Amino acid sequence: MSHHTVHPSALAVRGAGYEVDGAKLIADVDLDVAPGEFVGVIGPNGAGKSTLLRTVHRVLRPTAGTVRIDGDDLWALPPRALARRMAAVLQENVAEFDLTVEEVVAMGRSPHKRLFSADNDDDRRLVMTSLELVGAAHLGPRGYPSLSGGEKQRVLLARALTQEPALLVLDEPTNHLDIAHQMEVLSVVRRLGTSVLAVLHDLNLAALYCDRLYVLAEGRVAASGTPAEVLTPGLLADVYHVRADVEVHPLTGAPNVVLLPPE
Ligand SMILES: Nc1ncnc2c1ncn2[C@@H]1O[C@H](COP(=O)(O)OP(=O)(O)OP(=O)(O)O)[C@@H](O)[C@H]1O
Repeated sequence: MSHHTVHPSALAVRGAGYEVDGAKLIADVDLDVAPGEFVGVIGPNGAGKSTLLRTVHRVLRPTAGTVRIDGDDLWALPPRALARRMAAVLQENVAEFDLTVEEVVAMGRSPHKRLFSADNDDDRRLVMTSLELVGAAHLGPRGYPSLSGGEKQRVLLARALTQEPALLVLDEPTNHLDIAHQMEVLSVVRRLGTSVLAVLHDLNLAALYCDRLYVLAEGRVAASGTPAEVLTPGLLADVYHVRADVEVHPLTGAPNVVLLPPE
């Protein structure tokens, strides 16, 4: 008998491609998220980051390759079973629900419930805990459409948290947030210990919070590794066409990118 326990990747993307109208939006993408790992996807505008996340969240069916979650093919899982394992906050901001914040967040419980069953005390507690985690408990009774962009973003994250997923898929989870809420939201997600795949534009935030990074450029993985391995002046010049100085910050231990004006 083997004493090795096999831990399948929380997420395993193999040779994934998505082609539409003859354009390859992503191609040959291999990507893993280990259980509990916080993995970032970075890269310039139009590189294919959102397309990749949509294939991972089964919004798009890849035209090549496979996506597996805990070893199971994404497309072989019934939608509700998938929703119990994976939650996402993607870019296309869901139609403006005419609901209260609490009702929007409670929607995250639906994959765990039978059709039309009422919310129980556990559900209500989870909704409140999730809202507290993202610093939005005070918004509970408000109408969702009346929230600011940053408030909506935190509420949608709370909804994803009530889904209690093993894997969180986040497309620019901090783009509407002020600096304090950026740190708060990423710290909360980090502390959950959930596996995370997140598109981040801010390289220094990515360096602070991610275990590993994948750099997408023109639909392909241009580099991957720890933030220190990936965030080099050479890569930033190649992929983003910027001049940058990178040093490990003495207080954070993370690489810190300083952009330099063009020469
Ligand atoms: N139907 C289509 N035909 C051709 N190209 C498309 C089509 N749909 C999207 N694209 C292009 O695919 C590329 C990848 O888009 P995607 O949204 O995945 O990029 P991204 O890395 O998330 O960019 P950003 O940082 O700007 O959000 C873009 O250049 C986009 O214009």
